[in-house]
Amino acid sequence: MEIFKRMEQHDYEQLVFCQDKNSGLKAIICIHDTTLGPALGGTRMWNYDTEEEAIEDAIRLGRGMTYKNAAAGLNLGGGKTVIIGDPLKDKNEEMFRAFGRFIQGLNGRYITAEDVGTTVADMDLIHEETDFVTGISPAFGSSGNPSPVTAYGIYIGMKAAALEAFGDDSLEGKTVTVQGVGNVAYTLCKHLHEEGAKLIVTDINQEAVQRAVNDFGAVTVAPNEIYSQEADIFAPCAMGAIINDDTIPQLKVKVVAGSANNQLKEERHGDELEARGIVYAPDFVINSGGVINVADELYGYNNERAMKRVETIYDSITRIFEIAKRDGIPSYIAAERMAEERINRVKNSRSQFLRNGHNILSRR
Ligand SMILES: NC(=O)C1=CN([C@@H]2O[C@H](COP(=O)(O)OP(=O)(O)OC[C@H]3O[C@@H](n4cnc5c(N)ncnc54)[C@H](O)[C@@H]3O)[C@@H](O)[C@H]2O)C=CC1
Ligand SMILES: CC(C)CC(=O)C(=O)O
Repeated sequence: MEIFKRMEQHDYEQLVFCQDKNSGLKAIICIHDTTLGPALGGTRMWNYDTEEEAIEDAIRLGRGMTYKNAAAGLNLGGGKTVIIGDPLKDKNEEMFRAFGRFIQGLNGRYITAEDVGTTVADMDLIHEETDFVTGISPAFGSSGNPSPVTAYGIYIGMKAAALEAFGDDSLEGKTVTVQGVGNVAYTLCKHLHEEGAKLIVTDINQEAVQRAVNDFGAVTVAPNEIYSQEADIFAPCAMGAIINDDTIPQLKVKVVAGSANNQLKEERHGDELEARGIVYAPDFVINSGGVINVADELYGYNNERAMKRVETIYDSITRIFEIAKRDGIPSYIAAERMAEERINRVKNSRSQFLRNGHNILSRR
């Protein structure tokens, strides 16, 4: 991979490679854009097959956070970390403390939180070494695990997408296929079950599947069968790039609305959904509940204030469909424009010199 060429493609600011032999830490921090403020984005731990795959994931996820934070109205830039390793076997205390020291070295340019493969306990270890971490234990005055809040945002965003597709935002009686029933999707299934939706779930982890069957009466299918189910809504809640040339022709749903980051393998797959009349709730808008919640910690966490902002996801998704219709563009482009316009407005207004400028971290 020609790294600088790849970074120039979407004007990435910084890639940081962190290595600690003692703990086995191999991490890549991607800081995409800090126009709006310090970069905030979670840390993913995953057993990547190759280093190139890990770099590419960090790069795609970091840029996604720039768009997510901008579209959510947060005063934060975008970044993400990937740690190479198996989260079930390779974690240790020293690893997260070493990682915390690397974050501290960035002096506030990057703030972390949970993502796939990392937990509140891991964030607490990072917190031993740096304040630039969110999603730590509520005992520290923090907001804790962001997943239930992300799930709530997906639920209300899905209702907004249902209104667009079916003319009614009720999910009662709707069949929802759910790919991956992990931290986010378990709570999403709970909301959907409580509203009377029917669930078809899949996961590569049988325990996770069984929990959804026991708790919500979900029907299960094999991982490769999830795309072709007769259903109303598809909720991708596992990994990215699952809307692609292979899967789109299999879809029978009218809505795609889920938590996974980077659902479209390539942008043209968003065009393809549009051409098939499938309503797509852009991932970085519908899944912003978690980051909205952890970002509130930077002001001194207030659950009521954070949840009020999370509730705006319904209106944001509705607005995106309005812009898409008004301008004759697919929803993913409408969402990108919304984020880019905000970043560009702020970029253009930062012309005055200010010694010791004030920013979101000034209180820390
Ligand atoms: N946790 C959060 O607050 C947020 C999560 N997201 C995104 O949502 C997605 C899910 O996140 P979490 O629930 O936190 O992760 P998780 O790791 O708890 O859950 C993911 C689940 O997907 C399953 N899975 C992986 N590959 C699969 C496949 N090919 N087929 C079926 N199942 C598969 C895993 O076994 C796991 O149960 C990720 O893409 C994450 O980046 C986005 C915003 C916030
Ligand atoms: C898990 C969130 C708190 C942040 C993040 O990384 C995301 O929204 O993808």
